Amino acid sequence: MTISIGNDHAGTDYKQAIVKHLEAKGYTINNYGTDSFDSVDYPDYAHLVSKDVNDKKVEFGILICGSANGVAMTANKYANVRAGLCWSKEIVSLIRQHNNANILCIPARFTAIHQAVDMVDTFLNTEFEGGRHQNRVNKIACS
Ligand SMILES: O=C(CO)[C@H](O)[C@H](O)[C@H](O)COP(=O)(O)O
Repeated sequence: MTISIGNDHAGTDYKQAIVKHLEAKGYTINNYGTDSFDSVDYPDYAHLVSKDVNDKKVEFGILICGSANGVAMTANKYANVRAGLCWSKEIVSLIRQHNNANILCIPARFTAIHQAVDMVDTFLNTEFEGGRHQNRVNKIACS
């Protein structure tokens, strides 16, 4: 499976740890994020990941910035994207089970790297429950 990932300067080390972890598990990574700690603008990276998910080039994306709000706001502009901002594995389970989220947004300045890696595993290994949640997901889109 291929995963698209993007980050700003606040998430560089988090992204690198996640990429290393996922590549060791056999995932292919589209790494659109910066690999520097020099200041950059998070939308430039969030758009690249969101376009891949929106165009169904990949099933899942991961975005990382300081609070994860900026990348989540950018990603959720796309009609086929459901991006969830998460700070625990429990919340990650819920964005998959209930919201069928396809982009995980991680706040690097409010989580530890090992927590971020655990959240990624939960995100990629939790199924959407469908049923009553499908009806609600269908109502998210604006016409
Ligand atoms: O914009 C953000 C969330 O809305 C991200 O957290 C950025 O990483 C953050 O704003 C970057 O801040 P900095 O002071 O420019 O490092």
